[in-house]
Amino acid sequence: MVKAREKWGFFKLMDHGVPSEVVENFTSRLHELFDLPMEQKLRGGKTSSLPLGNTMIEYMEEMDKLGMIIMEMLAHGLGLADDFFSKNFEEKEVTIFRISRYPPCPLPEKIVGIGIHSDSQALTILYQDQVGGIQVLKDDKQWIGVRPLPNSFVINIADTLEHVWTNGRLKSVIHRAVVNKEKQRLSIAYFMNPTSSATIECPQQLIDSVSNPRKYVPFTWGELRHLLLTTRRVRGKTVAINNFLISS
Ligand SMILES: O=C(O)CCC(=O)C(=O)O
Ligand SMILES: [Fe+2]
Repeated sequence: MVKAREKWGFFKLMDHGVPSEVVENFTSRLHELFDLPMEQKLRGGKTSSLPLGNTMIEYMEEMDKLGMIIMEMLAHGLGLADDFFSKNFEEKEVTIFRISRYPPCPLPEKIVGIGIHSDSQALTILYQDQVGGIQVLKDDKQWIGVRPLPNSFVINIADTLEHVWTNGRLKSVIHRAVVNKEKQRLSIAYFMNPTSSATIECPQQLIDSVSNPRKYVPFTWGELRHLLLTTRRVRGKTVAINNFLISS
């Protein structure tokens, strides 16, 4: 039986069939882009002239496949039908990912790469190169660096999966990225977004009316996505989902 991990885990490429050349092709194209002189980079800002080509599409396809497998593992671990989450991702509409290049920084103790936050969507598949910089908050007090492992992704549970879809059973991870003096760093956060029409509702099996009463009314992903785009985050927290809280 596959157990869903709390917070985050590592999944090796070879275990789940993401061909390493897909990752290498995409990331080496990104490095080519980073290395362009600034004027050319700005002119290349139009998507059509970015030297990414099919490498990005291939990467996205692999991330979607991997994301579905992880969704199935999580559902299985929670005792739900394997496709409980994954069936809501089948229609591809919106893909969001953040490519971050962190240049070497002369004052790493004074500058954060990405500030404290949790991700808003369901799940994040994070590629990081071997430099390292992402840290996760343990027990609300201690920052732990996530050591880069070759051929691996970091999997973050995001807010929608914690708060709404599992009523707090899975934990969304609070994280940040720090910078360093010596080396440039690359990360690619691929956010798994459900289909707009998908209804996000915690299944009855995960609810206990006494110890874990239902916290949110059902809503569609489209409704939440609209709010995510129009509501400010507060101290890195997604407050948009608060609109669906059941008032006590
Ligand atoms: O750069 C990293 O390691 C983290 C990126 C991240 O958390 C994000 O893009 O949401
Ligand atoms: Fe993040």
